[in-house]
Amino acid sequence: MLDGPRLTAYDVLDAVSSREAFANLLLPQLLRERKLDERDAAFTTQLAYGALRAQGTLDAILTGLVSRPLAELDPRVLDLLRLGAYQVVDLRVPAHAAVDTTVDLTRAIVGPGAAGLVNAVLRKVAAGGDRAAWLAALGAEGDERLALATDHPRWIVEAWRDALDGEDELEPALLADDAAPEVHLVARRMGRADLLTESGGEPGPWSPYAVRLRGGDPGRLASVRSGRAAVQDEGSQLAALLLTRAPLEGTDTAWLDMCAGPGGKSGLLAATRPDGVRLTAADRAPHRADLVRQALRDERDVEVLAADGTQPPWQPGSFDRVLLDAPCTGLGALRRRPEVRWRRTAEDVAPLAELQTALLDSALRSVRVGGVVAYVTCSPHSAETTDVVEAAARRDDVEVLPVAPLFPEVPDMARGEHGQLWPHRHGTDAMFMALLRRTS
Ligand SMILES: C[S@@+](CC[C@H](N)C(=O)[O-])C[C@H]1O[C@@H](n2cnc3c(N)ncnc32)[C@H](O)[C@@H]1O
Repeated sequence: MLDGPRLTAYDVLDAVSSREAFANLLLPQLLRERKLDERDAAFTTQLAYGALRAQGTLDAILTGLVSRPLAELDPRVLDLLRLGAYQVVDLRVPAHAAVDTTVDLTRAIVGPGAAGLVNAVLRKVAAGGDRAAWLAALGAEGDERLALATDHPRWIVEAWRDALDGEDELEPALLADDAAPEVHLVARRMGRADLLTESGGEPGPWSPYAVRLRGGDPGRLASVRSGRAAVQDEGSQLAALLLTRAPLEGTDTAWLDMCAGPGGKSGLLAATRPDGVRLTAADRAPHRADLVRQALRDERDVEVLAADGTQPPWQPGSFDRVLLDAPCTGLGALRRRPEVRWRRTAEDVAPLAELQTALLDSALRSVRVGGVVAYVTCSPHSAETTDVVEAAARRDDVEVLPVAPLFPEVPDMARGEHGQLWPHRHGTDAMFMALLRRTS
């Protein structure tokens, strides 16, 4: 009998490395299919997400213990080694349990020869002690130590330092980004009080629609299944609310969500807009536009388009408010997508910044004179945030509006004139928000 949680966690690691699966989509599906009870599901989640997040540190440890470069190992063996090493180094599972179960898995999945190698290597990992002991043994210093201690690649450590403008909060911020996040729900077409009762969660501190859950499967809630509530980080809720709170003079009847897929922010905008506002939601990817249609299926006065925001089908100046939730590296939402930190590279940033610049230019053309554009990313990287907005603000028909005064209840969110949420300050993803008005 193979150990259910460990086998399922291995299947997630294998799918991530062999076919670029997304752990946050695959794992809930496997937990449901395999009918793991609540305790086993929690352990599986900890194993899979933890081993994926810790991959850089685990590989640094394993590199010194395997005679070949890790890239030359059978990828299945490498994932099994990571899974075993994570249990020993970070979870402090007793060595015999972590090693024996991983050896059994290896024998069943790969074969007896590989099981011998895994046994020998994991015994050496166990002999080296826990993470603190291993970090000391690896002798890393400076950013290398920070990267290994907080499970981030070095280029992301540097990007966060730059966005935080200094050293003081860097380690707490990266550690908060490495912790398992709570589940955040949004009460869209129901009162928050009812969602609190149904879910047993706590009210989110910032968004009036947010409920936070310590764990469990939100898919079990009837209100989530019916679409009256949804899973949505509280920071994303505030980003949608920014559009609704922006000061505006004159008509206010036409709103655009320019990059709307899969429809999280559109769902909240549709549910909270004043009477008489028509919401247009667009996404370049037709299948993402279909997800938006699904999210808005019970809303009236909405239009969903599969359209490229850089070459839009609508007339210039058509909208009073435009939300541009731009495609980005996602460096601010890493805690919810554990493998993404190792999949992204520094080379991804420049092409995205170019696309963001083109989309912001188009958003500013799409809004009427006097109208507002909310520019949002789930990344704090300066090249995707302040640089993009400051370049647009150099146009002589645009003014920047301050964001933080629109959220008096949220402390410490100003990043210059713009808004920036952080996991260690706000318990949210690291969302960036800026507000621009067309002046002529
Ligand atoms: C950050 S996601 C949006 C998330 C969404 N606002 C939500 O809250 O659910 C960015 C989206 O931009 C879309 N996208 C990328 N390039 C685009 C373009 N040129 N025009 C319109 N949408 C684009 C992607 O397909 C993706 O769905």
